[in-house]
Amino acid sequence: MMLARTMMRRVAAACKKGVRNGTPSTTRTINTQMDDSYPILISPSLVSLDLPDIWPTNSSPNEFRSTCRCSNEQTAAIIDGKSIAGEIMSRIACEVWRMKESIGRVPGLAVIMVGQRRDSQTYVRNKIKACEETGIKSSMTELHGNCKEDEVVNVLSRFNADPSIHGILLQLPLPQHLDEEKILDVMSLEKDVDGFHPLNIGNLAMRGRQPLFIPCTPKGCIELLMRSGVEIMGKKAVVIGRSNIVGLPTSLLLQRHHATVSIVHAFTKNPEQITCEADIVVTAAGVPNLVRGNWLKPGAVVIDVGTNPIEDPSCEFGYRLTGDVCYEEAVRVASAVTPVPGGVGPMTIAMLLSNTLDSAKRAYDFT
Ligand SMILES: NC(=O)C1=CN([C@@H]2O[C@H](COP(=O)(O)OP(=O)(O)OC[C@H]3O[C@@H](n4cnc5c(N)ncnc54)[C@H](OP(=O)(O)O)[C@@H]3O)[C@@H](O)[C@H]2O)C=CC1
Ligand SMILES: Nc1nc(=O)c2c([nH]1)NC[C@@H]1CN(c3ccc(C(=O)N[C@@H](CCC(=O)O)C(=O)O)cc3)C=[N+]21
Repeated sequence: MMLARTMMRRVAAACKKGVRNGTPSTTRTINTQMDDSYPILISPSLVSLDLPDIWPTNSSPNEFRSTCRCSNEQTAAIIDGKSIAGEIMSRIACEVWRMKESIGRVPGLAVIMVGQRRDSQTYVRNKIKACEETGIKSSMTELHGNCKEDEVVNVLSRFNADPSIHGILLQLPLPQHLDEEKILDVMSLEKDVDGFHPLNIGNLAMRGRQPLFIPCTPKGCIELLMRSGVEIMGKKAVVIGRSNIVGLPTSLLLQRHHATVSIVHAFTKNPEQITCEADIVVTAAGVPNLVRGNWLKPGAVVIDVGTNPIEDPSCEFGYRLTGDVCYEEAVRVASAVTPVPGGVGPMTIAMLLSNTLDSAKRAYDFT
């Protein structure tokens, strides 16, 4: 809490200075002067669907490839999702502060958790902490694991009607006895910051249409690619997994960025043959070490969404997290790889806050 307040104060000071100096939004770095150890980075605007024909990248698309040698050494750049997410969060904190100063309002996120899954508790805790760090108001409702569908619907309806709430997150998966589809249908489209509502997914899939929100994990993956200078347009991409929350929307989003996309799932024959043709591989299967080094084309860029707990008595909680990619092999073949933890996970949270901020701006007509 103390840390969050200190961060907010520093952000406020940095934002004030930026505003005083009339710093243009294209400026990449604002040095706070007051504390050199805490530069506030103003990053390029986040993934939007207003796609230019030629997508601008920060560096040459072959930047990573040129560093690739096929040997036993590590050749891949490590894409640091934690630090990129930190930059984005600083920018969000600045915007939240600006909103508070100008109209006296802040964005509000409601989180609903049903049951007591340990992984869900960790993710939810991280989300609430991230809200605190950026000045976003959060409201948490925990329901018993065997509660009735009506109870979840009532909580959702209450948040739908609350004008101080701009985003609602229903932590998934729900316990088996609850009808996820039926419950998600109740969520107000304008507050669906996860982007899971069928209308949001439908609009993402259809050319020329704009969803109100892009799902957080897919948006985080594209953001990582773009900020690492990886060109997407015209590239061959393979997405492993086709779930409603990760695989499917990621393949749709890559397509909107003009990649040629193949989807690999549990029934795909010879998945390694398809995967090893890809310039960009996004894995979201939930299978540890599924993707081996020989599944990858030399120089490919690998985004590992998988977050799988592996028993490990030497770790603090008796387990450690691993991705879907055999990391030690991938770093010898790929040109860039995301680590787990510290890759896509923190970006998912940053994108959730970004969607919540966008939603509040829309609600208050604040630009
Ligand atoms: N870092 C982050 O922010 C997030 C991480 N995750 C992680 O991502 C992973 C996937 O999550 P989620 O999409 O919810 O999982 P789901 O279980 O809903 O979906 C898994 C998908 O992977 C496919 N699949 C399973 N096994 C294989 C296999 N052997 N070969 C090819 N495809 C396979 C399934 O295919 P089929 O459809 O045929 O069954 C399915 O489409 C998990 O590890 C999860 O923890 C999830 C969300 C966010
Ligand atoms: N409605 C809904 N929306 C979601 O976005 C959603 C969900 N339900 N259910 C579960 C999945 C999973 N997910 C993650 C979020 C953050 C990390 C994350 O921050 N991971 C850290 C590690 C966290 C740890 O230490 O356990 C990292 O990779 O560095 C991981 C996974 C969101 N999901």
